[in-house]
Amino acid sequence: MRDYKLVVLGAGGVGKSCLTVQFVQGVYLDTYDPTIEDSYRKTIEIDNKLFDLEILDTAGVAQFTAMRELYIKSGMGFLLVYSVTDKNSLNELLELREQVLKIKDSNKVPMVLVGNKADLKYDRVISVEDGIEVSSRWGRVPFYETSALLRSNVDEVFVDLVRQIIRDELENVNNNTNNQNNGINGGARRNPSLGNMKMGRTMSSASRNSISNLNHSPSRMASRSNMDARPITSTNTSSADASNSKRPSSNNKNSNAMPSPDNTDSSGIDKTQNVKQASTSAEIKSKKNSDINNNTNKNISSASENRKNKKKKKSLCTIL
Ligand SMILES: Nc1nc2c(ncn2[C@@H]2O[C@H](COP(=O)(O)OP(=O)(O)OP(=O)(O)O)[C@@H](O)[C@H]2O)c(=O)[nH]1
Repeated sequence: MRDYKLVVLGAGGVGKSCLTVQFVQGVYLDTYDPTIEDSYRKTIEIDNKLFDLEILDTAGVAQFTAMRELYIKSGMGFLLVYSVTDKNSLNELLELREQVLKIKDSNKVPMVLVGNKADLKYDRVISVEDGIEVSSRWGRVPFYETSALLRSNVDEVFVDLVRQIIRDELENVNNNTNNQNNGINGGARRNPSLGNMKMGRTMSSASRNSISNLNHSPSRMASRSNMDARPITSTNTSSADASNSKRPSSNNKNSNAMPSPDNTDSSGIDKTQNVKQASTSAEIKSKKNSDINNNTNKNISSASENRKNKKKKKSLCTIL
């Protein structure tokens, strides 16, 4: 089994360690001890398959961030965590994300935006809408609000990240297979400009979901079913999602949901591609039909010309 390397990034004190320890060990740390770097391992099951995770809880405090470049290089997916009670922590993430994209040399890196400490509703200075806005700016990176204290959405953010990594891997395998097939099946005769085209299926959808109110009340803490277990924004397909059943429908009146085009069907296949394919085959069919019609018309007109010529010949013979 392969290790999936996840990296938890964010400013100091936003709750990275609490989220990680809550996910790995199911306990909440209420004392603050700035992290230098901690590594955790956990095996999780998604869709009846086991995945070994190596989670790196990184330093948020500036004097411990020297190693950042190294662990970004080795990371496969990133949790970008801010605290809803700290405006600067969200600003810091903007830079961090740039750094990740630059080091990874890609615009498409598995990533989840996490607004932690959502239970502190009286101390909140960053609204859900602010988070949504950042998520949209980042190309609709999946966005959750979490509470490590209440264990709200903690598993979900890690699982979402792993799913993104799996999906990217599948997409890469599809692309490579298609590229190889193009080469083997007489690629040289094909239009060379098609060689670089992505042939794999688009496996992203955008769905917006609701967030419920979180509070400190012990009854809430005891009852997970009252907590929000859904991404507020997501670029995920639903097919491979264990938390699928927890996702609300888009017409939830209480949701903060932004309308979003969902181009995927339940199997995660981009519907627009199907539509395109369908329209292409319809076009081919109608072209065939019109060709047949043209040929039939041509045959009819050449038959009548033959008849006319015969008549002409006959009348010439009679004259002669
Ligand atoms: N109310 C509340 N407090 C939290 C939550 N998560 C973390 N905290 C508190 O915030 C403080 C900092 O949490 P940490 O997890 O150590 O923060 P960190 O991001 O790992 O900090 P660095 O190691 O310095 O980068 C601790 O006192 C936690 O108890 C949360 O969801 N709700």
